[in-house]
Amino acid sequence: MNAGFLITLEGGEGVGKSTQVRRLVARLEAAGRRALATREPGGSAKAEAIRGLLLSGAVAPFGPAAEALLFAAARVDHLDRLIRPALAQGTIVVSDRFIDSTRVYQGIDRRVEPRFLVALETVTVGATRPDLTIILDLPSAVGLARAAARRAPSAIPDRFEREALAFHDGLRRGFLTIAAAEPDRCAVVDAEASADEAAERIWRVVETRLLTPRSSAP
Ligand SMILES: Nc1ncnc2c1ncn2[C@@H]1O[C@H](COP(=O)(O)OP(=O)(O)OP(=O)(O)O)[C@@H](O)[C@H]1O
Ligand SMILES: Cc1cn([C@H]2C[C@H](O)[C@@H](COP(=O)(O)O)O2)c(=O)[nH]c1=O
Repeated sequence: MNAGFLITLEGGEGVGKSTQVRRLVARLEAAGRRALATREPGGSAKAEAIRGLLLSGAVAPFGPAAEALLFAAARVDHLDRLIRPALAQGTIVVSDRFIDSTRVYQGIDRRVEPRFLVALETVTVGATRPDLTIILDLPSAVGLARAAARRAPSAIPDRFEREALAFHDGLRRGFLTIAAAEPDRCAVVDAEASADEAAERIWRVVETRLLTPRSSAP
């Protein structure tokens, strides 16, 4: 059986994560690999319920630490119910957001105490860390314009989309800082290109880093 891998796609609002998760899973399946698309917060029934609370803004009055705890609670259920069982069966799990979103949104923007977040991440994910993280990068204004164009005219922007541009610039810097600090795990992909071109770039990274067996030294 092929090994399962955990691939995460990260980045700010509207950079194209959901689009590229779908495309990557389709391409993996076309290449004969078992693959599963999922997302955070969410991915399992209980985690999806928590997602509703978080994105509605109902948890915000409890403060940033409480929000971090709820993102972690959703992640625990997602890992237990969906990610770990799939990996154990050799499936390649592709998640729209994971630990780096907590590091950036709760850590950098909401200024949750770093030691609290490190401890929370350790107890939440344990050894189940991403094998590869694709960080989709583009100017924040472009991402927000894409997110706004996607929304139905009558729909209200969610709590995160309502934030100022400076907030989104901070997120972008946060993701790029993680990528620079963990180059073995992370690859930055320019997401300003067309969806087709971005998908091709992502595929090249996945093929090179995960799917191509390394030749052993002579
Ligand atoms: N490369 C691209 N060029 C232009 N538009 C794109 C591109 N990729 C995605 N889009 C469009 O931009 C919008 C946002 O894309 P998508 O939902 O994939 O982003 P996201 O990063 O998952 O967003 P969010 O973080 O807000 O959930 C969608 O309408 C999508 O069709
Ligand atoms: C996993 C995770 C997510 N968030 C934020 C980031 C986004 O604004 C929303 C999710 O919405 P999307 O349309 O699915 O991108 O939640 C966060 O603050 N912390 C996290 O750990």
